[in-house]
Amino acid sequence: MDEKTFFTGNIEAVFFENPSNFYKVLLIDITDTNSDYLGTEIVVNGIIGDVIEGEAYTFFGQMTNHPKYGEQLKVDTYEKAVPSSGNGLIKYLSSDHFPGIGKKTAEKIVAAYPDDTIDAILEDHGKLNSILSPTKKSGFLKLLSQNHGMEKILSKLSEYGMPSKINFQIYDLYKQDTLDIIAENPYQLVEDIKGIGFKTADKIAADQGIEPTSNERYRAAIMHLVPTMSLATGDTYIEAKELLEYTVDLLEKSRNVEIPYDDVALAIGDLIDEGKIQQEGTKIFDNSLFFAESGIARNIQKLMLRKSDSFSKEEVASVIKEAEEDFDIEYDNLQKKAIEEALNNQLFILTGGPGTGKTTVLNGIIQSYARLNDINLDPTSYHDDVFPILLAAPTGRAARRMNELTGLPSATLHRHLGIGTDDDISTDLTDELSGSLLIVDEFSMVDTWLAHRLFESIPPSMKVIIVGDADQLPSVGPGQILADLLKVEAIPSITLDKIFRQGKNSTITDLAHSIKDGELPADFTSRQPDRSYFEVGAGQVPNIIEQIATSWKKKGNNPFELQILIPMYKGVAGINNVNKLVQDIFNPLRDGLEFNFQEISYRRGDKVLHLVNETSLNVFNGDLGFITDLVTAKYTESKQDEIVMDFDGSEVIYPRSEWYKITLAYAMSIHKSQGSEFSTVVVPMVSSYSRMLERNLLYTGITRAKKSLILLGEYNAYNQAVHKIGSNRKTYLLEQFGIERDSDIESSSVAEDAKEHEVVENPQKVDSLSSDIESNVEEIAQEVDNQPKILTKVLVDNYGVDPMIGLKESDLLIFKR
Ligand SMILES: Nc1ncnc2c1ncn2[C@@H]1O[C@H](COP(=O)(O)OP(=O)(O)OP(=O)(O)O)[C@@H](O)[C@H]1O
Repeated sequence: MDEKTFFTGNIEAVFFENPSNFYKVLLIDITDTNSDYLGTEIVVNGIIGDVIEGEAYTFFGQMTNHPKYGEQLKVDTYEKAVPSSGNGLIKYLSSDHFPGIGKKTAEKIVAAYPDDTIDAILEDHGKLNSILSPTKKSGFLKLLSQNHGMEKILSKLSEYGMPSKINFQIYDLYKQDTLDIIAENPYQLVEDIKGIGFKTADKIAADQGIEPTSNERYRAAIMHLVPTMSLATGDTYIEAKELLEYTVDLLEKSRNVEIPYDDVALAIGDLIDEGKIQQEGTKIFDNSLFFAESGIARNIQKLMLRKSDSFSKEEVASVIKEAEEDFDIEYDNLQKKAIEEALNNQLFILTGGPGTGKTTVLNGIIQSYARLNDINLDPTSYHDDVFPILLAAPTGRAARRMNELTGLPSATLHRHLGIGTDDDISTDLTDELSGSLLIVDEFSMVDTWLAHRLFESIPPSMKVIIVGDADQLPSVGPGQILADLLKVEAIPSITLDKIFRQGKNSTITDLAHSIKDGELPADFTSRQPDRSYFEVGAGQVPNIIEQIATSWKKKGNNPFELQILIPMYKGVAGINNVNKLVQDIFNPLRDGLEFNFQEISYRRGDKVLHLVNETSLNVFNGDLGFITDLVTAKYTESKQDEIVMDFDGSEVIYPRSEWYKITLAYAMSIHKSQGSEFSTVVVPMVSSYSRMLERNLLYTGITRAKKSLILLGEYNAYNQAVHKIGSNRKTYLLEQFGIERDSDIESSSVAEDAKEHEVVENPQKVDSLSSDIESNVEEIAQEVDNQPKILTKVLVDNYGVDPMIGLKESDLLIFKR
């Protein structure tokens, strides 16, 4: 094999570095090389860890010829250049690089390791025991491995073909023990490093000669499958028999061998005995989910044992009356009862479908609570003191809406609990919350981990009110906390069922309630003042949506107020395709600049959706924003292309390495729309969305519409959705409360009597719908015109609208705390 080209020399300059994947471009002042390269400096590039400018390194790799920049070295491996002579080494070891090591000690070290000194120490540091004290030795080894070991370890890791970011994560965790740990048990990586699944570890294990029937291998497959299955199904446990079957299947497919069931069953038993996974009867749990469920039950029971306020009927009646006067409303008996229960219990759940008065009752509870407890509801008068009523929701948009509807400060649960990103949820526990009353809205979106963090953080004196609609989709993460808690009889709850939002121009609420009850109303397909229906096949969905968007734009409407909600990403009628089409209508390429990432082109003015929680930046999963600028790499400090965005006033700048956190938002998934409302919503349903067609999905989609709703697609698909109840998630929360569960898992059923409707797949028919679409959109547009708008400069530039319209004081109040 040819000897690799190497260059030794000091790093003159770092031209480029990408912090996300450690890719670097460096300029080297050459002191030695085995190549016939004639220059005195060379540019090297590749995956390179933390290097220090001005220090000497040796880079190994292949010469390449860059069309613009000429000859460069593409780096495969590199190491810190070490003086090779005894004197040079003594000088190096006693230099500032290793504080505490003097000349004499350095001499002793070099004498103990005369050959390949640095490598020899890193391989076996035993001989240092007689030279250095234990503390000095560990400090010295740490620095030595930081300076020298890392490159060697990383270059070994890179042979396994894992992304370099993961290699650095591995090194970061195990440091100088990395290669030992991997050699001993590569499956350890599955447990320790997020992003390494069983198959990757199994590849390394095969390389290390670990037998396919080894016990470590079985254990790793089990430890990988238990949490992975919960994330995929939303269940908080897996039946032992299923776990056994899935594990054997994974083990056999990954190495193409036959695996004995009994041995895997024994491995499951061992892991249970060691407390690595939990077992209850035939159910097997990931530890974090098991302890979260038991923690939720324990904390709620503790909360309910605490003595609550006990206001007399007369006192309650009098404050309710005052609230009625404040809001110029008359609460009905159930609503009054809800206010009373909320005031007299430590924990209370308020549920109900859209328009049943949840917000109206919530405002009544807040007013009454404040009056009874002598609380000033003006947040500005608290200055540095904590406002005693905490309002929270799982998404930024839902938190903002609470603020608008109550006039009080509100924030996301993540912010209240000090959770930085989603990865933090299942780890550290937070300090207690402060305040005397906590109200959490949109509780159906709260998963088991987040609920655990929440209930763990509630101080003894705090009263808690949970609000939500259990008929909506369950949380993205495992569990169905709201639905389960509603089954715990000891927790007081009231379900509001009378629809108050009614009127001749308002049929969306009625439609939502019929869908919730499992039927499409007789007038489903006929035109209503606030909703329209277009019968078309899947192939025509994009075409109709284009027509709707074009009409919308022609009328001069704000594209931010038309939200398309689709169950799936793929396919002609999927989110990805529709996003591209609508982007070209609302925001065509104007200035020639767009950034491409994973088949999406981002342009200035684009509407974008944030996909994860980033508390420190004040942006959350489900938040909508728009692109204010695109900055090319040559003008940025990160030396990567950057997208600058505005999410409700918070400026967020992401370099290319973080673009996975956003996507276009002209169309978005119904799951991502949970917790948000939009003035006009378009919800297509076609049979190609097949397995997504479920009642709670359709219900969640249409209840996002505040003013108008455009439905299009196949009647049979809507009908199928409305008749199919998604199977309940398997959870163990009720048992943790000591409640025996009925076998209440409802089976899915599609009504046999689905009415046959003609599906339009004929372009002429679609054309004939055009005038209908125009007139429908025009009427809808008038409705929307009456709404407040939050617009900023980009909208002025792109759509010619006034930025100051509709900026309300409440928008400024949000997150003030
Ligand atoms: N007792 C009542 N008398 C008259 N109107 C009422 C009453 N309760 C609620 N409403 C009205 O019904 C409408 C819906 O109420 P509200 O917004 O509180 O319901 P919601 O359950 O929060 O709805 P959504 O979940 O859709 O936001 C409002 O216009 C409200 O003023």
